[in-house]
Amino acid sequence: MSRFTELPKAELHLHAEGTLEPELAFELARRNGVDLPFASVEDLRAAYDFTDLQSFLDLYYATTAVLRTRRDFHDLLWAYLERSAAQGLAHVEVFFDPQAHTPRGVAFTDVVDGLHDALTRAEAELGVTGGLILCFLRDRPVEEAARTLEQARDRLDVLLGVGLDSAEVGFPPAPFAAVFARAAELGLHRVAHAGEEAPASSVTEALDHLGVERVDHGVRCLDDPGLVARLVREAVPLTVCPLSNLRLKVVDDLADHPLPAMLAAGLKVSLHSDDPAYFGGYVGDTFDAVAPDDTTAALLARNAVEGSFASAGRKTELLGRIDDWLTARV
Ligand SMILES: Nc1ncnc2[nH]cnc12
Ligand SMILES: [Zn+2]
Repeated sequence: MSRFTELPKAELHLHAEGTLEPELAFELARRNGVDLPFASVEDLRAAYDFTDLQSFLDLYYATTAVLRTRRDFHDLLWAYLERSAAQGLAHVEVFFDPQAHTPRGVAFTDVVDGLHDALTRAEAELGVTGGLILCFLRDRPVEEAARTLEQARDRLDVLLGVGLDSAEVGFPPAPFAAVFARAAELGLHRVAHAGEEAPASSVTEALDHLGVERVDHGVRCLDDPGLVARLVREAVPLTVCPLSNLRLKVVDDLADHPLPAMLAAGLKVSLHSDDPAYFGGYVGDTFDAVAPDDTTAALLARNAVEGSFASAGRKTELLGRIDDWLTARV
């Protein structure tokens, strides 16, 4: 049992495809007649030994081959939602990568509608609120991102925003400026992965060229004191994922993680699981692994709610519940 189960938590950095547990991957492979290049669940799990972001992405994209139908996308996200609700998840803004699916012949609408089905069910059955953030793959051509955004035109009502993910080194944010500007015109929020493996300049570029409202990871910002001062001044939320950083060798040891330095600098940091099926922990596990005390855990939970795109009413409710949780602990 987690120390933080009762603390209401908002996940702002969670990839739907990164919640695919090996057992479900094999079940979907059977259901859809897809061959996985692994003999067993144990074999697949044994491959979760990553050297960097790219080595993880290779496996992540390979296993997405089992996801084919609207029902598959529902089942994928529903499994995550049930498991995370048991760890105190209250709100989740889910990244998804349409470009990992549409080139395989999967309909864009089946991806979005399946994920949305799970979120609708979660609100009714688990009291978990949330929404979807469409991510563009930065290592694919910009024109493909633009086409993907156009495909989303008749699903804008179920999208919170757009994001940018996949291989970071060698794929800077600036070329995506026009796509992000178009997303803003369509009324979508904007976030981007930056400063995970690439240097602090990637964060500056995402702010200046994409107009992002939140930065995903952002841990490398600490290399640039001017950038840190700006992020503090502008209260830009940073969605930090320590278990991911450990598994992808951004840090060698959790004890070396920059989270304490980021908090000490006054950055608006929150804690998330990124790809929990691959990185050894869901959101409650992440709090257990790195939150040093109840006061800091409540601050991290508050930062997540404040940095979210939830309605004003939902934010007030969740902030009140976080305050109540802390009051009951001290
Ligand atoms: N941590 C991560 N960084 C970049 N792209 C991703 N896609 C899924 N997880 C990711
Ligand atoms: Zn991520």
